[in-house]
Amino acid sequence: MNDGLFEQLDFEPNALFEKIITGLMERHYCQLPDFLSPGETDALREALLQKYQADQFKKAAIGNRFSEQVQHAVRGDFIYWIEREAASPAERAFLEKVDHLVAYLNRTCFLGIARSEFHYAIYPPGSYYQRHLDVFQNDDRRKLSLVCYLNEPDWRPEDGGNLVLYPGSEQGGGEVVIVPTPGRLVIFESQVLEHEVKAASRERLSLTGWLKTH
Ligand SMILES: O=C(O)CCC(=O)C(=O)O
Ligand SMILES: [Fe+2]
Repeated sequence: MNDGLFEQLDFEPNALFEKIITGLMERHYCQLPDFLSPGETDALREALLQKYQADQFKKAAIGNRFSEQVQHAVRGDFIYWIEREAASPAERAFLEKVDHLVAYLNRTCFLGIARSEFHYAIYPPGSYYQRHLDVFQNDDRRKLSLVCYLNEPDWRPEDGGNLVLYPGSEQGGGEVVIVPTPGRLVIFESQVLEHEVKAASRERLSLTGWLKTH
């Protein structure tokens, strides 16, 4: 038996991942309200706050992580890049969950994802990120954007901080408004879907990353 055939026979369908793929194919995005369990969300929130309180976050910039420009009028968040080698148990578990998704996407959709990068983000009250695409000039490696919200369990729609997606006209246009409730995952095509983070009345916490081709 050749290896390719063996892989096909070995293949276990995964309902959650299939839902993500269907969403991406039909609308360029998908959201799952309970991607992280309350326990996973709490552990990641604690890790985020520990780094924040230890002053390890920095003002987010425009551009990629090696060519940055801080522009307060465009985005007001603070970020901390997660290093795989230094990841805590909660962070490792999260990265492994994403690795499974990536392996599944590569096997079913031939996306050719080879790398990922993740940062925590804190948006202080009143800060926002203007409408944008997650791509940089001369750098098209980002294929999928992935956001998990780590907000406190009592987050309410009135607190604001919505993510607004702007599907193109071939997807019916309009706006898709997503409330950043804890544990929710949003995944979308980085080069296709414009989006915006609205201001919140309280600290807005997230873990954001990109799946890249190289
Ligand atoms: O936090 C979100 O909802 C989206 C963040 C975002 O658009 C970004 O970091 O590029
Ligand atoms: Fe973005």
